[in-house]
Amino acid sequence: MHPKVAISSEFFSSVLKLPKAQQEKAVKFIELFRQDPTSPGINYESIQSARDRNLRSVRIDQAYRAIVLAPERGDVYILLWADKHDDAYEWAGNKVLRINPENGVLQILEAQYIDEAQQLQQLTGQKTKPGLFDAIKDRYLVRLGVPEELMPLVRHVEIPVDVDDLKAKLPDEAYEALAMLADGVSLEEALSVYDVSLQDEPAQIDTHDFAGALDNPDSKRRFLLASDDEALQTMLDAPLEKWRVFLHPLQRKLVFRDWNGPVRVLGGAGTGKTVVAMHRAKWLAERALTDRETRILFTTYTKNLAIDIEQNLKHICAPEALRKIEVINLDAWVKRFMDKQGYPTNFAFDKRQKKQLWDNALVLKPDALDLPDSFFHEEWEKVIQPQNVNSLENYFKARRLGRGVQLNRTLKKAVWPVFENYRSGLDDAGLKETEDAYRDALALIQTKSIQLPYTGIIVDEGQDFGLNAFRLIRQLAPEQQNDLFIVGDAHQRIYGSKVVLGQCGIKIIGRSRKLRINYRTTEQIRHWAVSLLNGIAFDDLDNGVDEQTGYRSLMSGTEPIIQCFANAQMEAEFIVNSLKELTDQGLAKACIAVRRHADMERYRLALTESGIPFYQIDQNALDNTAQPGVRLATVHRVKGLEFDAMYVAGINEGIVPLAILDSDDPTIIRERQQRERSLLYVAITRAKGFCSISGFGKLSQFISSKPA
Ligand SMILES: Nc1ncnc2c1ncn2[C@@H]1O[C@H](COP(=O)(O)OP(=O)(O)OP(=O)(O)O)[C@@H](O)[C@H]1O
Repeated sequence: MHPKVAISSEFFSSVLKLPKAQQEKAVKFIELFRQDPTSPGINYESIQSARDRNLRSVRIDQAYRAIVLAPERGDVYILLWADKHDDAYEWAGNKVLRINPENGVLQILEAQYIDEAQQLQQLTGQKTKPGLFDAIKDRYLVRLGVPEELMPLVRHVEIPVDVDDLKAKLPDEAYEALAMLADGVSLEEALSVYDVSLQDEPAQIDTHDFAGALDNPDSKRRFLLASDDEALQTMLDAPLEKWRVFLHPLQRKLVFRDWNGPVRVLGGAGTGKTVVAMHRAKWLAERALTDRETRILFTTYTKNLAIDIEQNLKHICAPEALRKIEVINLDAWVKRFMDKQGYPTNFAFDKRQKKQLWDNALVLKPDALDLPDSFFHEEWEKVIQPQNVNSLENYFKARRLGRGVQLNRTLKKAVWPVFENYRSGLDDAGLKETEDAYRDALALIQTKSIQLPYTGIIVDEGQDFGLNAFRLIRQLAPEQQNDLFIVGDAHQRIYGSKVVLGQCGIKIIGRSRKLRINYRTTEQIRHWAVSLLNGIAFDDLDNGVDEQTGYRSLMSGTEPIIQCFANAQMEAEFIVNSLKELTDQGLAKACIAVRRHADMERYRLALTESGIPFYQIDQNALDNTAQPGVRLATVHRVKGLEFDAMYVAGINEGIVPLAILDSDDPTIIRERQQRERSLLYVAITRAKGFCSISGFGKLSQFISSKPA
């Protein structure tokens, strides 16, 4: 039998840190190694200092070594690390590989923390205060990934914040689970990540069977079988893009399985929702290869995210699978569909044109009622459009839950002409609002019984779609296995209004999951951003509440910098000076995000004057990574993107929230305020490592009133 060869995720990262010449040698070595790890050309040397007797070193060249797990038992070889001779030996000296006896996952432990745990073990008798996890049996903690040898570290934790000290000491899965538990997530829910329940019998795991451990799906978050040509090539092409191959167990469980109907995936910013959605599209497409006609539709709210996703799919899908996936934002899909069906559709996107139509209609406002113009806009958006009210009769019947102004039949009759006139204005101009277009497309599909080629629909940014959009989406694929896969996060809702999937015919009961590990942002930035939303109840897209508990980032860094400058010039100076410290490469991975288009000019001028190149990311275009310079964009435009450094700038009172967003209706005011907070949350959570939030004169109340 051919030996089993695997490569750890860290091995790829370590190769990337080698000089160019050694990187090339390492890649050649991988090829040789995967073909035959027992080849006479590969010399295994034992490592005197190694705690784990299964670790060996092999030559990459004269000066560089790879560290390999080559256990006595079983024909298994795992590439773990590449480095200069001494550094590689030092790495190996501090590592121990263990198969978790409860979940069978292969884990890499640091020997120094095993020592620390042993010392703590001796002090256990002197412990006086109760431990945070006392109520949970060892067996369950081990099941959640805590290695037995490190258990004393966990038993000594007394308060939730101390869990963070374990981040560097425990395997990621153990830390993730403990962080969830410390945040109040139940043991059942934490165990469910691994499809285990409290009632399950203890597992029968052979802790010496490395080949078996590599086959465990949960080991795949850090080990790749070298026989998987496609995945290996993907990693060799872009070793830093771990998401292309190494999925979190929860991500895997969402992607690689049949679902008996629509699935909803929630998760805060940066938790890998789009990654999951892309892998899901790939999985569905690969299964549909034999049927020439069928397609997978991957739809998003914004055009630029659709372009981004299309680019990314190219990196994980073979051309035949790629051809099966249509990536398109829903507006564009509807336009294309309606045009093709002989009903050309022009959207009323031009703000000036729309204002003109409203001005014409508002002339019919009943004087006696003294209702502000905003009432009519809001009534249209909240009542008329979502409920498809197209006549006075329908308006009489329409539900107006949560609307500030009460209207009886007489009053409804008095205000109706405004809506009727606005509607005919749109019709005369040959324009549709998106809600109209969704509704028209749905009606056409239903009346003509049009069969679309989709066997699966993937929806990203689900929080921004409204009722009509979801009703249409429901209709695009027949109700069957794997039909709908919706990812979203109400905390990031910056366009649409709250929607209830169940009311759109999308039943997700029993098929709802949550991603909690933030892969993008440091814990400091994530925590700060989340606290902007504290105390606000966000929905789960289906009439429930989405709690913000149990989220964590595995990365640490500096706290966001919050500053209020005396004037605009001083703020711009700070940003410019900070950017001057970046290399050309660093600049292209930094972004200045502002609330309004008009605010950009200030920073554009400052950058031009100081000779810093910049690149404005426009509404419907891709961020062209080939372009040099710091990125300049609105907070709306950065949705779905990410940058090493974010400068969220000009966040002044009157700008966030925008003063002109005022309304007379307290419900609308609350909703708009919430949306503005979400905008800030979205902008800040684009930052991977550095985030500056600044303003001048007076900072936005969202920031100045935030508890420290
Ligand atoms: N399994 C993984 N391994 C490594 N990186 C990952 C993994 N999953 C996601 N990421 C990375 O995390 C970052 C965020 O992922 P993604 O954009 O999918 O999150 P998201 O939940 O859609 O974010 P948002 O809602 O904020 O737009 C990306 O840089 C992505 O490459």
